[in-house]
Amino acid sequence: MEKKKWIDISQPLTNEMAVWPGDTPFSFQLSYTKEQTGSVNIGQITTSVHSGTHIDAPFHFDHEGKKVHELDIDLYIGTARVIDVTGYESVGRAELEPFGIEGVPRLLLRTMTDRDLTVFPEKYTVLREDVGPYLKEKGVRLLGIDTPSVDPVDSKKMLAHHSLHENDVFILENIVLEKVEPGNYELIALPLAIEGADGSPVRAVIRPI
Ligand SMILES: Nc1ccccc1C(=O)C[C@H](N)C(=O)O
Ligand SMILES: [Zn+2]
Ligand SMILES: [Zn+2]
Repeated sequence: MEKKKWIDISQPLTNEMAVWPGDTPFSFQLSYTKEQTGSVNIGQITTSVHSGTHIDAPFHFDHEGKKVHELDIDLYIGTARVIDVTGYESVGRAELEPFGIEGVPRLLLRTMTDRDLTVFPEKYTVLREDVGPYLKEKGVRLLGIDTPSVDPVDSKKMLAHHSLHENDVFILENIVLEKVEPGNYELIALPLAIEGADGSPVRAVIRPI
């Protein structure tokens, strides 16, 4: 049987998209038009590396942590499980246990079903500090979530980020899972090769297996 189609789980990068409060907005514009160059249109982008669907490098929250160009690309390609945890204020070991995620290398959490991408969400599901040890125990290496962060918007301690990092679990944020059924998929969500960066936008896609 022919393989199923790839599903785009990335936020479109638009000049209207909401980004983290106070952070650099995303903007695309033509810096040179075909009339100006006599040959081609040339675009430019300005953005925080945390705009839209992106990965965090550990350097984002740890001076000693790996930067984007040092990340293992195998983390971002391979099998993944989507589970539905909508309706929780926070998610930790207790909420994940019923799903039986033993041996799942990449776990994608659906926490919401209707998100307006032009407005920064007032409230979103966050992860608790016991999540890192639990995911490590189960063999999870990448945690993806459909929220702007695994920690609350006003967090300074970044407890969920550190809990994941201390347990070698890498972070993918702002994926779009509204129309995605829970189940097993292949995932590709490769960061750009940005030297020295603390994060990178990704084009994240999944295909049922
Ligand atoms: N831009 C920021 C400015 C200040 C504090 C956090 C951010 C974040 O982007 C958080 C991010 N999305 C994260 O959880 O990794
Ligand atoms: Zn981030
Ligand atoms: Zn983050």
